[in-house]
Amino acid sequence: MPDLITVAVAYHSGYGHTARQARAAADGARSVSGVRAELHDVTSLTDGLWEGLSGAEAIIFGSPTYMGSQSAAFQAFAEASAKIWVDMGWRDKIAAGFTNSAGVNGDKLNTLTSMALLAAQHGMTWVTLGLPPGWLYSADGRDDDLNRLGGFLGAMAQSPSDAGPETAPSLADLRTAEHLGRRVAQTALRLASGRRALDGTAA
Ligand SMILES: Cc1cc2nc3c(=O)[nH]c(=O)nc-3n(C[C@H](O)[C@H](O)[C@H](O)COP(=O)(O)O)c2cc1C
Repeated sequence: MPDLITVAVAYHSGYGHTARQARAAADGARSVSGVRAELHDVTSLTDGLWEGLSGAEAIIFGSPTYMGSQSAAFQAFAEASAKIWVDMGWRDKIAAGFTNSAGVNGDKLNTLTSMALLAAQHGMTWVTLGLPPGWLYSADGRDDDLNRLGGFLGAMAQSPSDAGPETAPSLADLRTAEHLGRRVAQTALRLASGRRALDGTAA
């Protein structure tokens, strides 16, 4: 039995809503046999954070959308990752992203785009959501559809500004984040298996 591979979820959440999305993404990743998931709050830029991310096959980035982009805490993490970038330490890792905000649109796409660029600068391989758009995309769509917010680049979630994290984001948005975590884990597992095969170390 080959070693477990790790999917790390590197996220910030100011008030707990995006943290729920992060936990859903981690649950999705660890639902795949052969994969373990780690949650890393990027607010504290500790050695443990960098070591955890260094050991991961895949990193899923997560941030609320604040003022139309990733939060300042997440951006501080992104800038601090320049010390990894210098040696291309994350090159060829799998990457993906999720975001949550109060508006149905809320300019979430800009946050996901920033995360995809962060991954590109690190030479990582970006995994998309891989789901058709739900809900208002078709006349018989439902608000509990997977990918109800219709994103492609990553997982989107919406939390009303006056709802606490115990009630938001919706179950549909959490299941969408779970789907992303599972998809990233499956992709990372295929990559790790292929590498072992090429190295002649396949079990
Ligand atoms: C400083 C700030 C800026 C925000 N900017 C946006 C925004 O641009 N678009 C949006 O839809 N919601 C915006 N919101 C709402 C948050 O995205 C929303 O409350 C989200 O659920 C917070 O997630 P968190 O609990 O993980 O921090 C903003 C909230 C704050 C505090």
